[in-house]
Amino acid sequence: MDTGKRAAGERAVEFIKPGMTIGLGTGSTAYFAIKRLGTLVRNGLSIRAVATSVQSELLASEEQIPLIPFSEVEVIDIDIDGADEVDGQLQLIKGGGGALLREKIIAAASREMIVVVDESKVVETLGRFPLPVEIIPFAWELTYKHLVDMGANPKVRHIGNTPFVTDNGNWILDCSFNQIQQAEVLHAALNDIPGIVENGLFIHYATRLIIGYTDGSIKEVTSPYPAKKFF
Ligand SMILES: O=C(CO)[C@H](O)[C@H](O)COP(=O)(O)O
Repeated sequence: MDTGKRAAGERAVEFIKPGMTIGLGTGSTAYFAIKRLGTLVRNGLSIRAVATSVQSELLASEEQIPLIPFSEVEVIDIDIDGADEVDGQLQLIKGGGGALLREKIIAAASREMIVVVDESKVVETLGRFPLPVEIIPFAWELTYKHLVDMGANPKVRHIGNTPFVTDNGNWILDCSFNQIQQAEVLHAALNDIPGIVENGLFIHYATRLIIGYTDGSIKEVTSPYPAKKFF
């Protein structure tokens, strides 16, 4: 069932070379990359890694992958992460697992961001998947209202009856925009709203996309755009 995810995740690890610093993404596709990397590390590959979530940190520890805190990182060589949607320009929606803030910080600090998905994540236009927006719980009602006024139909993400809390102590509003035609404009408009910490649009962060298919084959696409980097 996860053949496509496994194929994409494991292929991404082939780009890793000894001595590199690696960003470990979050989710069920990044899982396969972390598992494979763990095998290579236990067989002698020397790398160090920084995790995008507590969940990935725990998995990496189990796999005996050497972890360093983000404060010790100058630049990450390769970040491997999943996505909830990807379009033909390698624009992404991320945050289905609630880790979008650290994922974006780590992607921005990486020379290369390899995005690993199965074929179900590839779309013509972003927006079918509700866009996760991380917000400060303080005065969340006002932030929520701004999003309602934008027509985003926000929903507070819950686990059972309790709001989902991110690794950073924040909440997620899942927003429906349906067809996002101008992702960069929407990204800027969202991050302009007080109370929004970050949103799940990743515009020109991915440098390479690996799509895995149910038959185990893969397709690779490199971004024609210069990636946004902050290091
Ligand atoms: O952005 C993410 C977590 O915040 C994940 O990368 C995204 O949700 C994809 O996950 P999966 O590979 O399990 O479908």
